[in-house]
Amino acid sequence: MSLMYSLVRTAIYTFLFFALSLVIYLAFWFVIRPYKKRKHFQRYSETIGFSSSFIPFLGDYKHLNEVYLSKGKFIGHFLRDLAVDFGKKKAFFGSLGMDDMVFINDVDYLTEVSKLVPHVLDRESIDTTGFGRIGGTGGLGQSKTTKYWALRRQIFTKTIGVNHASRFIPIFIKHCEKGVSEFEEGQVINMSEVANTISFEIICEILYGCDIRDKLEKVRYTNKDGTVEIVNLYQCLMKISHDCSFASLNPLNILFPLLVHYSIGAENRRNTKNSDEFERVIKDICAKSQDSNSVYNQVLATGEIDKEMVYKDVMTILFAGHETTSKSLCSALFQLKKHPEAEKKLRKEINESLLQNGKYSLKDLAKILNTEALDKMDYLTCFVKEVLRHDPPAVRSLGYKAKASFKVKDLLIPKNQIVLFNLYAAQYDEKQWIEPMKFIPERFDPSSEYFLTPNGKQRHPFAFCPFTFGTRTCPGRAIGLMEFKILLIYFMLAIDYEVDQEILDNPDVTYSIMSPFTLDMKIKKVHV
Ligand code: HEM
Repeated sequence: MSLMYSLVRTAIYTFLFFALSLVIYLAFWFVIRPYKKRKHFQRYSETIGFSSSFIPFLGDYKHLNEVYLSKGKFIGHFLRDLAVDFGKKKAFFGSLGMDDMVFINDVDYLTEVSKLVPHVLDRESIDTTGFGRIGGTGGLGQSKTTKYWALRRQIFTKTIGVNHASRFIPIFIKHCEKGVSEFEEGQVINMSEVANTISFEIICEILYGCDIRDKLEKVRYTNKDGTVEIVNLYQCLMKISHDCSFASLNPLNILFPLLVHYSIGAENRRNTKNSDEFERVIKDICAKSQDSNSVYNQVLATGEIDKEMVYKDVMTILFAGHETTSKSLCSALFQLKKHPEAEKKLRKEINESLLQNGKYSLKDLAKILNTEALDKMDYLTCFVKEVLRHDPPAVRSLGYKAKASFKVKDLLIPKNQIVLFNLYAAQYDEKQWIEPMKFIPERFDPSSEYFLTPNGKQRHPFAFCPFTFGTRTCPGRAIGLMEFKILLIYFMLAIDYEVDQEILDNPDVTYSIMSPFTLDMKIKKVHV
């Protein structure tokens, strides 16, 4: 009897111990810590803004949901409004669940903070299962800044960088031709999907080589009900990306991140299984790639980077290098229809620059288009820059973590704080841009009245920052800009299209990554 009694008592105590530990864990991460952080930043309320409806556990979710998500807007609108709404605060403190972050809005503060990268602020090495893996865990974008990282980045930038980007022009055009060949006049197409597929195929060919196309293996993707579907590489990436974003909003995963890390629970297990399969196929593609021009083989041939690391970096670039460009293209095609005068001006410039002996054929485009021809198109450069200012594909930087506490002007940032650059806020700063909400390509033309700030001064160099700045700036800037320009020229010459007036009139439309909007276009004429 007494043994039974002591067993029951031990069980009750054990249960109470775990229940209490759980309560303390939840209270610390979701109530005490966010509250203390908020309290810390409230001391600097002149400089840093907060949303008014902070609640334990969900943080700013209520505000985000009421003002943005439930109205079909997205996190990017929220970041843009920080430049306008919050009394033009220099920074913003926000939290969601156990994650909290400081967004730097102001260009002078951005300058100060950027000087601290990478010594005081650097990436946090991410080592997760699932989504982290397909994004290239340990790859260029997710590793801390070290000598080895710098070497990897230098070699990659050399192979895809400005001096080499022009050799990819025929690849850009080839994949555009393939995409447009499937268009039919009168058809309404989801251009967001088409552009994603084209830019994904382009980056695959650049990374793995032209011989890989026929060898692209189909991927086995496991559905929720356990059935297995055979999909292509791009579909698989999109599906995993969707599943893992969904899993990141699961309250259980938010409360216990270890569930994701150790693949506990049916959903997390499935995500890991699918990511493993994706990883296996990419490794197989790398192994089969014979094309000595491929970035993978060129980097490997230097003999300076470990094979596993080259593979991880290639995964990162596969991820980082396709959606940014496809989103920019959609935004540009949208703005052309919204601003017919800009379209007319751009068409005139393209026609004049590309005219050879009075005429050209789309088939010759790969021969005519080169770096020099692109450099001569000043209005194209202004237009493309304004697209990247008005609707940046990445509305914020990747995350940086404070290795030690530091001060930016008056603001004290504690150790371990996650800090992000709010690119949207800088690019809509009313002190830097005349009428920032308007789409005006001429603001990048030195002869235009829009070129200077409203006070008639030179703009701050960080006011335009779609690729960010400093040590961790985007290494794909040269190739990304060139690809964006070529794709835009190709689509302007290859098709006539229209966009629904209702969409054109909607001021909330944006094609940034994670935006809920897609670009539907009606194909009026195909010129190829
Ligand atoms: C219009 C096109 C593009 C835009 C607007 C863009 C923008 C960005 C931004 C904002 C970041 C974050 C930088 C930071 O956190 O400070 C980034 C990072 C990165 N981008 Fe791009 N990107 C573009 C195209 C590309 C392309 C084509 C590639 C590769 C071929 C690429 C590869 C990367 C990589 C590897 C990183 C991580 C850098 C690091 O952490 O050190 N991007 N990009």
